[in-house]
Amino acid sequence: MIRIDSLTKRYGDLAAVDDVSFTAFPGRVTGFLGPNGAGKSTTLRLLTGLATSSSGRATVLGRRYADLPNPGLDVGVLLDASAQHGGRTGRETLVLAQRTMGLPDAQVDAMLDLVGLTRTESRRRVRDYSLGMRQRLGIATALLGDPRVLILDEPANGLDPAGIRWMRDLLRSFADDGGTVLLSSHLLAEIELVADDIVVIGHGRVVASGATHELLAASGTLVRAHDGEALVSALASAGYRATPGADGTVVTDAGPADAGRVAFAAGLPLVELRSADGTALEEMFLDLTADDQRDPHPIGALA
Ligand SMILES: Nc1ncnc2c1ncn2[C@@H]1O[C@H](COP(=O)(O)OP(=O)(O)OP(=O)(O)O)[C@@H](O)[C@H]1O
Repeated sequence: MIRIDSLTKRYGDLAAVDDVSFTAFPGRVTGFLGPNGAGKSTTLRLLTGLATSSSGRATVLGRRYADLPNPGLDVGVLLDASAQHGGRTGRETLVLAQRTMGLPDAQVDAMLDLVGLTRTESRRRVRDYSLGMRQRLGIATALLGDPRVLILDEPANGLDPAGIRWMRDLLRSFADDGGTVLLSSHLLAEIELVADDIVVIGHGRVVASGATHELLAASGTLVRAHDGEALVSALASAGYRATPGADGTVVTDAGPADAGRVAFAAGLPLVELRSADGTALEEMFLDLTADDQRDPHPIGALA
């Protein structure tokens, strides 16, 4: 279990993390989702003792990370795969971690097999690894001590589609075996496939959290007519909230039957009417991201 309680980190005037609270539970994958600069990495750095909070508290298995006697046996951490020492081979990286943690030698080969790095690859220097191979090596290091908690920052970066599927399956089975997984991402599509729970962060603050299926279900109805504007005003006059999208698409808080009735009464033929699974979450996430000029369409990139 991971608990974050009213965690705040200020850099000068900027609250990079602003009164953030949430819990990641055993047996579940918790997705920590937010656009670039939202405060995800800072939160994970505070959680793993790499930065000191201005106020609030973060604990793993009931203790501060810095108070865990041999942290690798309790918590597997991968914050930045590209930060691994380029001059060491993959095997040397793992052997160093294995000896530091006091683990049997055999654990190194077991982890190489688990993450799909061959013996030949393990003898190459990390500086010659692709980002995907570094992610695999980072995961191997994180899992070396057979921990009960995994904390991963953007672990899918650099992985090919088969690698992303592999990562998803690995996290799923880790959680199904009772482990706690906290993983960050700036891609909603990636998180919603694997996470049981989602915490959305924007500008340092939690803006939504809950079970993934609940967040995706609380989305209202998607209606599409040739004349989207007329549909929005018909729904608004009937007392419903209606948000226009592209191609005459409208998302409304009216149920499908009510939305259809309003359109019929207004003489507007519909070309689409369905539950808007995930649309509200996606819209909220795009709103957050729209403030960030560095990456205005992260979801479209995957669609
Ligand atoms: N050491 C630091 N000094 C000053 N500002 C910092 C520092 N570390 C982070 N920040 C700022 O804090 C904010 C949150 O950054 P953070 O790296 O936590 O975001 P993120 O959600 O992980 O983003 P990304 O998806 O781009 O990695 C940003 O505005 C960043 O510039």
